[in-house]
Amino acid sequence: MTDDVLAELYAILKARAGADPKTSYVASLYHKGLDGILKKVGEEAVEAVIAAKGDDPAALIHETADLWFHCLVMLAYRNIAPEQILAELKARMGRSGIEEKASRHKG
Ligand SMILES: N=c1c2ncn([C@@H]3O[C@H](COP(=O)(O)OP(=O)(O)OP(=O)(O)O)[C@@H](O)[C@H]3O)c2ncn1[C@@H]1O[C@H](COP(=O)(O)O)[C@@H](O)[C@H]1O
Repeated sequence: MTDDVLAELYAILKARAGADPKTSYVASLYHKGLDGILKKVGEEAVEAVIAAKGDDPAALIHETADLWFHCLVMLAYRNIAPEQILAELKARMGRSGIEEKASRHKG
């Protein structure tokens, strides 16, 4: 399901290139350029963190969806498909983060 939803949404985001910023929120983000998109990613990250500190699971779901959505817009702008992120996460499976970090800090 995760792959399907992300791939479907990514296709919609790519198709919004060239759409009218007055009628498409995604096109309005593209119109603002990378800095505008990154500003939204930062704002949504903060909103997700604040929601995680609170006691409302629905708010955390809502804010995390906003964050993932804006991250997808950022990736679309940079022509990176969600499959590439999922493949990276898949490749990391089975290797502890502690072990991975230690391998990077080996003298
Ligand atoms: N998943 C989303 C999605 N999630 C969140 N948002 C929008 O992201 C914006 C988030 O803004 P904020 O939370 O900051 O709320 P705000 O205060 O209204 O916004 P600001 O005034 O701060 O800019 C809102 O306008 C939401 O509607 C989304 N807009 C679009 N999509 C998807 O993208 C598709 C294409 O959208 P359009 O390009 O608008 O057709 C849609 O069909 C959806 O599938």
